[in-house]
Amino acid sequence: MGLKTYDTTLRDGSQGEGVSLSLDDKLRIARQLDRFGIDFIEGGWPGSNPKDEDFFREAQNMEFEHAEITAFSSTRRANMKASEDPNILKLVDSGVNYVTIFAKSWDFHVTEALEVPLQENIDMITDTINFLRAKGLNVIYDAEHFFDGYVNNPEYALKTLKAAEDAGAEVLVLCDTNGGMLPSQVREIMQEVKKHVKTDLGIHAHNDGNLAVANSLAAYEEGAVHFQGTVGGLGERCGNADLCSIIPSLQLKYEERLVSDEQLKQLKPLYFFVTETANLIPKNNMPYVGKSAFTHKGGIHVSAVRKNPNTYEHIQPELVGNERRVLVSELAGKSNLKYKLKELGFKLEDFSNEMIRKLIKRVKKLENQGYQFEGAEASLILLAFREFKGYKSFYEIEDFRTYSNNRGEQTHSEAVVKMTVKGEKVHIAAEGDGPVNALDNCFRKALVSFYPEITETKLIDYKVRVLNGNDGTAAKVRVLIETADLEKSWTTIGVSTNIIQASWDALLDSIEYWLLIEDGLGYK
Ligand SMILES: CC(=O)SCCNC(=O)CCNC(=O)[C@H](O)C(C)(C)COP(=O)(O)OP(=O)(O)OC[C@H]1O[C@@H](n2cnc3c(N)ncnc32)[C@H](O)[C@@H]1OP(=O)(O)O
Ligand SMILES: CC(=O)C(=O)O
Repeated sequence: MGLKTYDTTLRDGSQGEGVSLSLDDKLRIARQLDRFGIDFIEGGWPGSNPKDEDFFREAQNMEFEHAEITAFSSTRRANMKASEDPNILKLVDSGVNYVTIFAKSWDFHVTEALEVPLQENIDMITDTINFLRAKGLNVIYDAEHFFDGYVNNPEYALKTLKAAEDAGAEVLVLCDTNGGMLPSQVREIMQEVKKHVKTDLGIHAHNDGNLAVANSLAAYEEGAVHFQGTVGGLGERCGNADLCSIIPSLQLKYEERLVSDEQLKQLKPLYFFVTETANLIPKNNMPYVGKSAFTHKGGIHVSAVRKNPNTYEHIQPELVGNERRVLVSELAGKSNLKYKLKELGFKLEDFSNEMIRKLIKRVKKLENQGYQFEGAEASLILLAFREFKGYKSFYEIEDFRTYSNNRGEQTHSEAVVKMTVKGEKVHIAAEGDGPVNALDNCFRKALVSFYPEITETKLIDYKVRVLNGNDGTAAKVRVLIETADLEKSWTTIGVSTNIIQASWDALLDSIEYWLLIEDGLGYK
């Protein structure tokens, strides 16, 4: 057979701490995995809980374009017939063509965890697979703890594998269940195993030594053809091998064909879909699929990437649906800024090298004072405008005031802003839940008759970070405000020892940026 991908996000992924998928989540993830081109989707363990049973009932009514859904279970319980074990019967009832059985390969586990004689474990493997094969099911065999078992007692570990092979398992999946193997051990043990069994081999690696992907690729180099893992590496303890790394590595580096080029471009969206459906926060630094995977910050890197992206990128980001990004910070050189200005819609010819140098200097100075522009590009654009374009703001602020007044259990906040807009003096007051909300309301109230579309924008996130906590309530704070209209969102920054001032600066930038964009960055 060609190489096969096997996703266990819905089973082993759910064993990760903090992961709890609803039935609907599981069905939606299965749909996306199928579209992506995964060969086997392990839907769950029907004998474990009603949700997993429901999954298989619902999955029977779904049309999958490509994937086989598999149902998972242990071998039969000790000292009973497979035909009488409720777990095994639920597999038969699950309506799938493929089942995955895990069994003990490590003698220590047989005696300590199962607490049965070594031969009884062998019988459990044989009976279970024989029974399932007789029911017309294809069996994928997960040899739990195979590598540890082999290190401890190679004869016994191989005997369990032979039992599964003889009973008709389609593929023997060697599991690094405790996740502590090294690639060299995986290679050596695979080389020995190949001398004893003829059945196709697979790998299921856990990530406790941060080597699950490396171990899976080592297994590939030794002939494994079946790769188990999860999206984003979710799973028990430190997780499973990450299919979002295994698949592109096999496809782009070993030139194997696992999914189509178009499907591979859906890898990043798949990662985000699964992570967000699992109600987790996507990690920026995930290889291939993370937001930072092709993000360049150091000036040296950006300078080279502008000349040829291969200088600091191991693959083209587009191949996996990702994109190149450049950050501007205190580590930037003129290349970062040029890249960013162009990306943001500026005409580079408007900026001489001298202007760029001056702007970089200013960014570095401000970052030293606590600003962080990589997460606040809208404020960066305004900085560029203010420095160089003879920039005239859309309004002039004369002053603002805010106060909070406690009456019994309620604290009441109000703000007053005096400003000039389009030559007209405005003096407005507004209330709010707190002083920042009152200022936000007041500022918008002052602008709405001049720029009615401002009602399309709203503040969607407000973050405060204390920069020098040792100074207690006199500490400097960094406020980041995310604002959105119907189509996009943008982030602005304010830094001050006064939280109201920092918030006000970030608020002003948030609206001013929007007005500037509406005005075509001044190029209209
Ligand atoms: C390596 C892996 O990730 S394997 C998958 C692990 N995943 C899970 O455990 C999640 C789903 N599990 C469950 O819902 C429950 O544990 C169940 C329904 C399977 C079993 O629940 P319970 O009957 O209450 O047993 P419990 O979980 O306490 O213990 C597991 C039992 O399975 C037995 N067992 C463990 N591995 C195997 C095996 N490969 N074959 C047969 N029995 C096994 C254990 O010896 C233990 O038996 P005991 O009850 O006689 O001591
Ligand atoms: C089967 C499985 O999940 C493991 O051995 O880790």
